[in-house]
Amino acid sequence: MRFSERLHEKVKPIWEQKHAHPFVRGLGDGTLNREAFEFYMKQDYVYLVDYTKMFALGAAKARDLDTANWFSKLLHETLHFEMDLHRKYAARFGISNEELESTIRTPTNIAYTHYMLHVAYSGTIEEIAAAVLPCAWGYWEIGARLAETNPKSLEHEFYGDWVKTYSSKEFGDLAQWLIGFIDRAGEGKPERDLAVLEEIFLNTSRFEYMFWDMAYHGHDWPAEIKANGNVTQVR
Ligand SMILES: Cc1ncc(CN)c(N)n1
Repeated sequence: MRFSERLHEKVKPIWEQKHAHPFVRGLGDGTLNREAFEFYMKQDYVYLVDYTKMFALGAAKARDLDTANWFSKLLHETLHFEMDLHRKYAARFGISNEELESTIRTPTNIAYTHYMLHVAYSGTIEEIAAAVLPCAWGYWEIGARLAETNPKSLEHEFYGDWVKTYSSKEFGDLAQWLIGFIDRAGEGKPERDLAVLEEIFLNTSRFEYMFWDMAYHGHDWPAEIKANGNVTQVR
């Protein structure tokens, strides 16, 4: 069994719950509340700002030039292809790029990105790949499944662009490269190293579910403390 198959088996119950989540279903059948989508899109934009750093750190920690090249490609495509989708949706909502970038991260968003970045700063290139794989592969699986089970979702006047982006060949090719990378990384590794990668993959899979759930329910800081002390992003 390839290592990616083992990982996929491990998280299948969590990933199936993502497919069944009302946010994801609503994206597919067009019933998703626009306010929930706007909240998600803003949070996701600042999530992606941190996510791009995973690839920058991956490129820095790569052990060969081909891997560095792929991680820099992942960085570039996230900044330009994926985040363009968010900028276009923001424009439709009348939100400027500056406003989008200054979105205050929710507790779930901070927990997720800080966990990933901790793995990236302290870990190996294989650990970075294990952390980002549920993001890249999971979104591709969602996009592809929506497009396959409900082809009309691709044509939806509002959510169609989202489904098109995440079911696209461009997005799928990047996810597939990461799957191949983790397969090669798993070859010949002792069980204790594989278990570490598996735990990271499991944790970010759980965070992926929580992100959908946060967006659907609008989970944020309590209003009475969010209103005070806003500062420009301090990193
Ligand atoms: C929370 C989250 N996870 C993954 C992806 C896909 N890059 C995303 N846009 N947002």
